[in-house]
Amino acid sequence: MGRTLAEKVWDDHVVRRAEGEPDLLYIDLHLLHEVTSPQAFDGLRLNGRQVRRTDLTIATEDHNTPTLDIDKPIADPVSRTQLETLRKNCAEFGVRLHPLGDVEQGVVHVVGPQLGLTQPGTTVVCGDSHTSTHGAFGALAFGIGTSQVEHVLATQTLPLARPKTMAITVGGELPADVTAKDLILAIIAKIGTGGGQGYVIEYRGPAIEKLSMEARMTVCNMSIEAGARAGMIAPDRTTFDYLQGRDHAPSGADWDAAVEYWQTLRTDDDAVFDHEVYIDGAALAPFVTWGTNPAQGAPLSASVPDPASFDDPSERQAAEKALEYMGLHAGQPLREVTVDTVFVGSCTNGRIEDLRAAASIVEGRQVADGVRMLVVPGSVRVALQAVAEGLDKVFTASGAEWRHAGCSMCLGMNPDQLAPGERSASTSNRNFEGRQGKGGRTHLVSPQVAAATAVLGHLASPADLTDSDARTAVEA
Ligand SMILES: CC(C)[C@H](C(=O)O)[C@@H](O)C(=O)O
Ligand code: SF4
Repeated sequence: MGRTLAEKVWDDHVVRRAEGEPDLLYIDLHLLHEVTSPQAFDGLRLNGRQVRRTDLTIATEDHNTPTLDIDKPIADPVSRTQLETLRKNCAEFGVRLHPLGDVEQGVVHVVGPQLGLTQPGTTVVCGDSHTSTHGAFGALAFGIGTSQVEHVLATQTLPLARPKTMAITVGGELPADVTAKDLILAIIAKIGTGGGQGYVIEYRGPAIEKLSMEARMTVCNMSIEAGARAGMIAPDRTTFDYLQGRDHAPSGADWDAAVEYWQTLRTDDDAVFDHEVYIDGAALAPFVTWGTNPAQGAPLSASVPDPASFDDPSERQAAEKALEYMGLHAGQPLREVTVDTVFVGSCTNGRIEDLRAAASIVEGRQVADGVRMLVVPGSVRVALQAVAEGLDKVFTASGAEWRHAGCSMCLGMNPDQLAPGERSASTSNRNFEGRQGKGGRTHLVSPQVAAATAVLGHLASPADLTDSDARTAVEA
């Protein structure tokens, strides 16, 4: 019987298999950041162990880093300790680190791919749930816990139970105003936050094949929000073109050999998935969340749902609780929800294409009065590219704030936070209670919707902008 993409990559990495035990997998790339690595290094020290493959291990600082005044000492003592600890650990164990201020610094899931470290057919792990991002390259990429981080540091292997496989086929063509973010939000709304539990999801079909690498990363990034172990997309010409010439991509004869292998990384025609889902891409529209988990979303043109409309009692209860926290009421048109803050960034939507998309919408327009818009590139490289294209100027001319690279307002581990009761339209991936700051209210959106929302002050798509929005900006 044929095998799925996930099964092929899995089988290629099994170091040891025994009846009734998890498979022991070889790990090709181990990414580290300041939040989940300290105890792992402590564990090594305690047991007198070394990092087995420093050449396959790389660290960056992202969660606790400020996005302003990065040359000043870190004010918050917790963040400062986190960063100092990572620096000390990397120096002691010989791990390559890209600290704040370094040109390769940035959100771990932006840095790996842009360096060409994330490659098709590899196993990638990181003590971070959004490691699923790397699956966009046809890699098997898992978020792991701190004790597993220690295991990988010490052995470069990891015992893992073989996951089930799910295919999500996206047919048709996405309408022009529908982005990868809308697609993944719609998928999660359909299958639920537990819909992917125990599975590696393979996204496939014509609408997926057409996506750029950036867009594929956006989709795979949020696999974890559907509860999946990982998300994957079969590598193709788009993948190879993105990788060719990057720092760590193979070159010369190695490149040709790599591409030849990568081309075999496709699900066989006769392979059987444990579960299959079909989505009609052509029927999708811009999508936003109204609740406090990523599955609580709806098309922007819809209204806040009535909790009573949910058949499932736990979903009904969750909706009631979410509306209370979000300060929304059933029947309220989503377009009428006003925001205080707009955040463009994160490992979901902080890449160059995302910034280009947002810039093209605010260009010649002004961020609405009373709204603050933060634009935070996912990495320093993304920032440099954006500056080279003049995007930073476009943002600042529109009244947005152009910040230094990092996780920023994706989660409240650094100074970029919502105040209690404040509401944001955010291109990040989680809208949990307090995620962007205690009492903060988050609507997950695409960069395009974020930018249009910043201009109009309420949830909106670029189609809602008129020429007069642009004229106001010129007069102002
Ligand atoms: C801090 C880290 C462990 C966490 C994760 O695992 O995803 C963070 O990146 C997040 O997005 O919530
Ligand atoms: S940008 Fe957000 S989701 Fe991504 S790693 Fe940072 S905190 Fe996690």
